[in-house]
Amino acid sequence: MSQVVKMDSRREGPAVTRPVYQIERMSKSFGAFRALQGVNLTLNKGEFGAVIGSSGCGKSTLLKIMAGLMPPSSGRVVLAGKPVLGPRRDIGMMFQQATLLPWKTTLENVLLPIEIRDGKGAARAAAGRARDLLELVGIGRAEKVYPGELSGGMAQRASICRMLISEPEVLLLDEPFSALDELTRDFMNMELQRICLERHATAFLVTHSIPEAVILADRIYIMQANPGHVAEIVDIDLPRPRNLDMINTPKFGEIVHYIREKLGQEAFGT
Ligand SMILES: Nc1ncnc2c1ncn2[C@@H]1O[C@H](COP(=O)(O)OP(=O)(O)OP(=O)(O)O)[C@@H](O)[C@H]1O
Repeated sequence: MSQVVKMDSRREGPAVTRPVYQIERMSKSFGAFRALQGVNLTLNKGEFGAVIGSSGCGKSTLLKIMAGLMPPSSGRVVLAGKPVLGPRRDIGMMFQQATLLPWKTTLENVLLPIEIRDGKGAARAAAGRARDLLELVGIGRAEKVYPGELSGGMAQRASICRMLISEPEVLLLDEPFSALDELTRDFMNMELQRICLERHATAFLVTHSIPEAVILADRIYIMQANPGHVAEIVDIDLPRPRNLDMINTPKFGEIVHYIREKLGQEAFGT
């Protein structure tokens, strides 16, 4: 049973509490190996969740199951009232690598999900929306550029647009900025926050970085291994919009320290 810890009592979680994702008693085994056991998780509309835990505790497996890329062995995974039985239009995903197609321009890459789903005509009709998204993330001028000419940060911005173009209900993010240098990563995290706030997006992030989880998330799920489970839920009640200066505040340091202690206890079996 996981425990919910509030790092501040000023408010009772996010203002809107319509559940988008509901995961109940979910377990996953690979043969005799139990990767996840008894995972319960609710993600509300507009909420930013983050999962953190040691390597191999099941974070990516959890995300793949949430994305419908892998079935659970048991339990329920429900998104917007319907069980997740496979990949869906209302799920947007972003990975560590931008995975843009090198022979398509930035704009064409952003339109790719629409082209695959509804054909070239629909993609042409959505070009205006794609341009608006490129403007939103600050790379409007790069629409005709090929991925080989984009910096790592620009490529990840393009992949944010590609994720947003189909207006998914939920954004699943598997360490999206971990391949970027630290400055770009900090900046991209703030951009991600801005986009999520503007669109009232619901997001779920897998990360190895405690400060990244704390600066972005409303709620952090601390996972432990053998078998993978949510050991503790920490509500992060820092005000929004968050900014990078908050990282140097005592409050932020206190939260990071708390989570580090929890993860350390697991690593050293205490
Ligand atoms: N397809 C698979 N077949 C067998 N075992 C698997 C499979 N996928 C994952 N596992 C195992 O399940 C466990 C959880 O893996 P997972 O990749 O979800 O962990 P993680 O927390 O994301 O790790 P990392 O932080 O290193 O990315 C690991 O022990 C892994 O070896």
